[in-house]
Amino acid sequence: MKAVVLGAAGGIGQPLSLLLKSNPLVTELGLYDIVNAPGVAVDLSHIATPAKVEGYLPPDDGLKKALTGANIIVIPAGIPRKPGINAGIVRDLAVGIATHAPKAFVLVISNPVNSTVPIVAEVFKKKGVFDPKRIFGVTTLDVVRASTFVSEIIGDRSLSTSVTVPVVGGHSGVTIVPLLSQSSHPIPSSVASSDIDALINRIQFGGDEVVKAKDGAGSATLSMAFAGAEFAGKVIRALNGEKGIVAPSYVNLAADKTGGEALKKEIGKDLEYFSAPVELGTEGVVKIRSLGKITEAEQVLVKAAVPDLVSNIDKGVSFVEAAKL
Ligand SMILES: NC(=O)C1=CN([C@@H]2O[C@H](COP(=O)(O)OP(=O)(O)OC[C@H]3O[C@@H](n4cnc5c(N)ncnc54)[C@H](O)[C@@H]3O)[C@@H](O)[C@H]2O)C=CC1
Ligand SMILES: O=C([O-])CC(=O)C(=O)O
Repeated sequence: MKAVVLGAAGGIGQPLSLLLKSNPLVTELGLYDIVNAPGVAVDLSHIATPAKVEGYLPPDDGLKKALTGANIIVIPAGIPRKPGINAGIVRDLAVGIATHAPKAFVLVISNPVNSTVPIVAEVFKKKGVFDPKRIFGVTTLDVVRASTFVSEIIGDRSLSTSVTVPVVGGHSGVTIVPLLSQSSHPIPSSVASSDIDALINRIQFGGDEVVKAKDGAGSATLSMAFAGAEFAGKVIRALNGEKGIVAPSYVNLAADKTGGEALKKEIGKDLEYFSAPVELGTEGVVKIRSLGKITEAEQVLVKAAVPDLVSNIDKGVSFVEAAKL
């Protein structure tokens, strides 16, 4: 099982690489960055876990060497809150993946996820290697935040590891839609509706909370690495043949046999991408779950997510259309 991290020397890349090195199912870890990847790799290589670690820089075919033989590729390359720059970085890395590891599963962390996932897909389409079942936008941090904040509002932090709340839509602001009515642990009816509204807002804008607290030193890195490793760990287990693994992810709805028909009906729009709980298997997406029973208030949130999603997806698609690859 070869896992590769593109952007491995960054704020997310380093702790994410550490967590992947700690995963006993990973036998090879390829680290790539435009700076410092060999140093990070040697450091991690001293850890007594099975994975063989190698680090690569752009010269001497570094990207090709990192990607060759990859089963799963995680992309946290880019700059926090610089969507235009990240679009170009992700496009170029996708070209490399299409050439050197076209069958690998690709997990996109680089923001804006709502646009960078369509960018990877459009590059793969142009290169003739597109398979919607193998491209994932990582929205796990929203799910992790929902578990944490819901356990806090219930008043029992020890629940945070067992609380699960589906978070659907996309990964930015109002496109992040937590379905609190489907929380594994119901929110007590004594909680005021204004506190529920504040909880939803905190999940949707959790990224801003971290950016503000870091005060110029970037966005979420450690919690993102935790979330990225959690999602990658599930994908790896599914790749290894474990059945019944479900994780929310932002995917192309064509990945579902029905094209996400039920989901599109619930959303009320023929969207190409949406984040929803996804059933995973050895070939990637097996099924994208529909929303199921949600409250009227949640229906309003889903509707409110649609315009931003449409415009974010369009931006990603047209960015690649305009590019010469
Ligand atoms: N999906 C999500 O929930 C989240 C996504 N993010 C996004 O993750 C990305 C990375 O964030 P940080 O790690 O904090 O940034 P960072 O600036 O600390 O690290 C980014 C790394 O990418 C590398 N890089 C830049 N261009 C590259 C290229 N062409 N090829 C390979 N590596 C390249 C840089 O050298 C750097 O080491 C940002 O786009 C950020 O917005 C951040 C938090 C949550
Ligand atoms: O908000 C940001 O810039 C980083 C991010 O995606 C998050 O923390 O969810």
